Amino acid sequence: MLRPAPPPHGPPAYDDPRVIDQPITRVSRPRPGRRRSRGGTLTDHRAVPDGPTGPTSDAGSAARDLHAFIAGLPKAELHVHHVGSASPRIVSELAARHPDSQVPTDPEALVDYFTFTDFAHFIDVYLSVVDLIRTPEDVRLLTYEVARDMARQQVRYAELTITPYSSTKRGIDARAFMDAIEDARKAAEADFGTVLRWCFDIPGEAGLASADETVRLATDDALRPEGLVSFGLGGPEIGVPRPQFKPHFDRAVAAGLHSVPHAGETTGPETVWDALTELRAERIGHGTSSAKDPKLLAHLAEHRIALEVCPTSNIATRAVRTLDEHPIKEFVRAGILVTINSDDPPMFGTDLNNEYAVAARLLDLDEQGLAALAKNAVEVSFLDAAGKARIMDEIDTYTAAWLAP
Ligand SMILES: O=C(O)c1cccc(C(=O)CC[C@H]2O[C@@H](n3cnc4c(=O)[nH]cnc43)[C@H](O)[C@@H]2O)c1
Ligand SMILES: [Zn+2]
Repeated sequence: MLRPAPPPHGPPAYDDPRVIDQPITRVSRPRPGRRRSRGGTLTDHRAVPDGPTGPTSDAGSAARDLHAFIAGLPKAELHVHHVGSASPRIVSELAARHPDSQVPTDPEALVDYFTFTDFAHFIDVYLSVVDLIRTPEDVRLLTYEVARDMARQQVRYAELTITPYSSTKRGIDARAFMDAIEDARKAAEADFGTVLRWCFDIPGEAGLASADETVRLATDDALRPEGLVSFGLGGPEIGVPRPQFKPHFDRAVAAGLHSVPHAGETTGPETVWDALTELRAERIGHGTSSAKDPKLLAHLAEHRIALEVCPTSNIATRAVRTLDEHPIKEFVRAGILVTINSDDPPMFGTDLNNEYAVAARLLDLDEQGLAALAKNAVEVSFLDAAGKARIMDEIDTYTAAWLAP
């Protein structure tokens, strides 16, 4: 059998009605007799063509094979934002609950709305979607539906970055907020087989008060949710020096959380150094500008500090000009552990499968290379050893079955 049967309590098949009860582009099943193909023919931005690229084109057929392989590949995602994962379907549902919102609900209008002039514009739009989340039930709906969208892409495990400050500041009770995400997490694992964990991030631009509140929510024994594994720092970097948050990261780390700040997304390598030395970063969100500093590249490789690379995000926020100028290849060449992520997928017109296809093209990967990328994410995740072993096995079994003659 080419597609391994899901374990008894494992993820449902992609065509399980629990996963596809809403409209979605169908993913392909592995088919018998698939052979290795190179990934170098995938096109830009939406990297994998949806339709045929030519009736007799071997390159087009290889790209479609790789597309199908990626669609069925079990994956882990380490850098993806909670509100930033609200698909048009979810946004529409939230907007229907709160009709006074300015956020368009029509998917075509949303494409325009989600076209950004720069990073600051992106944050403005992001916060308008945050304004749609007003009740604990909104929080639960968003979280559960995001997990459903992940399951459709064979995401087995995700560390979802949540900004609790933005919700408590808008009047949602902290206890009710934690209960809502935990309830959704447990239901999503039971219903979709997708395991979720949380990263609580400080919205840096909102200042030290937001950092105080975030670390309180993350470390207060009466509030801290079971699924919380890490502590982050998001929002704009320009004018928001990382070292000011050292006491907050020290507290979070002392409470057993892992440190995963964004750094080097819109500022230079010095911000990545600050994240390492001041915030004790174990992985770096983006880290794009690290490519400008050979010593930093060597340090990241030597200390096995993984980068959470989000290629399409970097284009959408104009942090990088074109995909072909993305430094991901330099990271791999330097020996850095690279993981592939979608960041804010509907806002950037992407999803995790598309990001893998982009990576395949930029790194010239075949199926085994893609499987290795997927395993990188599992390896540097904060999942327990048994959970990691289970997903690693699934990736190996799936890949071996795909490549079997
Ligand atoms: O919630 C507020 O009231 C508030 C006030 C001032 C500033 C902020 C923020 O800066 C929120 C930023 C928000 O953006 C999230 N995010 C999503 N994608 C990215 C990314 O690629 N790079 C950095 N931040 C990102 C982040 O999680 C923050 O929640 C909020
Ligand atoms: Zn991010």
